[in-house]
Amino acid sequence: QEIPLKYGANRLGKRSDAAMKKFRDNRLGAFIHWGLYAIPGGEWNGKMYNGAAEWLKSWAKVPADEWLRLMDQWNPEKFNAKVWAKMARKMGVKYVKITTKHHEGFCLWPSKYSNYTVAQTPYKKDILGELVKAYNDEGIDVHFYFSVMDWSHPDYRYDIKSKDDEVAFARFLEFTDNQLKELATRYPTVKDFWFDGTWDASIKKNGWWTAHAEQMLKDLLPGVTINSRLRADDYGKRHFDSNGHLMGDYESGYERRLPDPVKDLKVTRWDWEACMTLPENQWGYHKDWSLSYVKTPLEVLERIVHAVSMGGNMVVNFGPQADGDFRREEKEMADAIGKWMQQYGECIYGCDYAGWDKQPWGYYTHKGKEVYMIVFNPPYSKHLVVKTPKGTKILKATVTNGKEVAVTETARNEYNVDMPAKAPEGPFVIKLQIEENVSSADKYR
Ligand SMILES: C[C@@H]1N[C@@H](c2cn(-c3ccccc3)nn2)[C@H](O)[C@@H]1O
Repeated sequence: QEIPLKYGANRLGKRSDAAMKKFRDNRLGAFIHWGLYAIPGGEWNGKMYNGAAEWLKSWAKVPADEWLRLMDQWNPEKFNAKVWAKMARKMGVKYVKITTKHHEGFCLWPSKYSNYTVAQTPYKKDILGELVKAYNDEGIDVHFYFSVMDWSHPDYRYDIKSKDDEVAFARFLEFTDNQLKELATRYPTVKDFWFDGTWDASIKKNGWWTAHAEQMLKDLLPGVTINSRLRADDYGKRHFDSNGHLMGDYESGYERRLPDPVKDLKVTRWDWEACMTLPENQWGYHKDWSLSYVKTPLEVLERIVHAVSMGGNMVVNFGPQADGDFRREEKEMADAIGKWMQQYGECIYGCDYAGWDKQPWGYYTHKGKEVYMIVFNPPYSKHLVVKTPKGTKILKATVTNGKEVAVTETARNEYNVDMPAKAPEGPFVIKLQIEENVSSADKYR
């Protein structure tokens, strides 16, 4: 029995409109975390902090006014939006999510509602505007990351404990509405808002505002997508409302983690987007990446394929340097992923969950009448075991260069797909042509 909610999910099931289909078909995105935190890069008063660099203000307990003085040093002389857009194009991402404002409160656009923006720095120019144009000119969609929590704003409250808190936080929510309307009207090609900094009690006690913010943006930008992390319902329940229904247009809880391909198949019932960092937990630029494990291109690629195989998107994070250039590891990552996507992107873009049982050799994705096998762990047996759902037959198996590999039926709905004679150097794709809803010949007992 469902309970009545005023601010719960306002839609059941996946959105089926063209804008959501584009969001879904994009599949691979990049995150850009760029802000004042890139200047200190994890170090404060000669002390290196190994926590997330974009949280340095918090780790080093820096007062807001002292932290915001970093603005005097904001002058990325190597910044070139066209170069960034070319890098994204070469990596094969179809969209880029940009931090318009992170928790620190510094705005990459000249907001007229704040004194802490690019306009008040030596750089002066509208960085966000330059990036939106450059990415869009490369055919790449732009999504906005927006942190509701704002450490620069005197009216922000972590909780509402008094009438004064209520009055201040009401002013803060109006300020936030103004900034969101400003972003939507200044940059109308934006396709998505990805809200963060919404876990505090103050927001959970104002679920009504989160529903209002979603509707306000959808009225201003028809088709725009909104992540579940913005949303709290009448009772402060986040992401999924008190009746268990997903709020927003896609689940955005998989940050630096992924659903299990066997135990968490429920996620295939809704749209979702994961995001990940190259080090263990660094979104903003940190000068010392030796402090944690840094993922290889293969490990990043496996996470991208894992997400798509379960009907999700994957966003890979980049933390540009204060000077507007990218560190070597990130340039190399973009290059390596791009090379693979160039050759095998058809098993990612526009693909979805195949509904077949996960096998140890890798992952399946599905598009139209084809199922793709993405092989990460070739077996000593030289056979890739495939179990198809009841009524589904494999007609043919080809590797990307068009060469067929043998398919042997070994039992009802079970096949051995041969490894190609010359196994490729790295993860590769076998494309299966399938026939569904066939009655399996009764040759089995
Ligand atoms: C997408 C990522 N989300 C931000 C984040 C938030 N948190 C966090 C930290 C403590 C409690 C709740 C959430 N940790 N990281 C990171 O700073 C980055 O922006």
